[in-house]
Amino acid sequence: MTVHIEAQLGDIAEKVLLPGDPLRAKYIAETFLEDAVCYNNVRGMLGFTGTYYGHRVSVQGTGMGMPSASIYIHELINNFGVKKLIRIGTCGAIRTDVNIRDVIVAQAACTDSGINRNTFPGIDYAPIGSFSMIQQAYHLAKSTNLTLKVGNVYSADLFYSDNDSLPKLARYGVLAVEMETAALYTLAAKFEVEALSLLTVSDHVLTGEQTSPQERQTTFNEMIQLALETATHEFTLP
Ligand SMILES: O=P(O)(O)O[C@H]1O[C@H](CO)[C@@H](O)[C@H]1O
Ligand SMILES: O=c1cc[nH]c(=O)[nH]1
Repeated sequence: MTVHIEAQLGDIAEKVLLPGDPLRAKYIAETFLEDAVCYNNVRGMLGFTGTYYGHRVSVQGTGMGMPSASIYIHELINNFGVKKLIRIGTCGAIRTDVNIRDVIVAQAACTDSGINRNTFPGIDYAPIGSFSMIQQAYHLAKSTNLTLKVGNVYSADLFYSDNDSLPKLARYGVLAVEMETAALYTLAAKFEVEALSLLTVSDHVLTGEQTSPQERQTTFNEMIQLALETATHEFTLP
């Protein structure tokens, strides 16, 4: 039991899906997991453990932004022995070659957050995803005809920001903006566990286009299934 997660040791699986929205955690538990049990309701940040085709998996809401997500990620790894973490989030596309409903695999994440600047004064640390999990997700998606975009994302501190660097980031290949991946990848490196961030494009920053609730649901389901498959299957390259 920690300050933010009221579970007992053993209540949480070694593999955890991390949506920002705790109600997305509930939806995943109810829709995709068997025998799901809620292990956390502290601050309404719901967490569940169940099985996916016989494999034990948990799903834990993280809240919005790196300070909130970092708390859950830290406690999951250090207090509950979590070894594989997969963020399943939404993001805003910032390039014309990225479309609404696309699913992005965050290979790496830039950030305007001070988290790493404070840790590495004078150095721009590059938070990167687990190569083997990126590989697994990519090959699993290919086998189900789900097209993924793999690349760099931008984890911003602010959702509403005066920062005008999005066009420049886009020019340098950054696909989309969201608010947690840089912290997830940094903590995974620090504590020597594996992490992956999958993101569904929920809106387009350049065009103002947005997904309808129904579209979000369908695309989320594809991303969630990919996350569950990636978390639970050991993958061998052909
Ligand atoms: O849908 P989630 O996972 O919350 O992710 C995105 O949505 C929130 C902003 O609306 C931020 O947390 C951002 O990263
Ligand atoms: O534009 C967006 C969409 C989702 N999440 C973000 O952080 N930004």
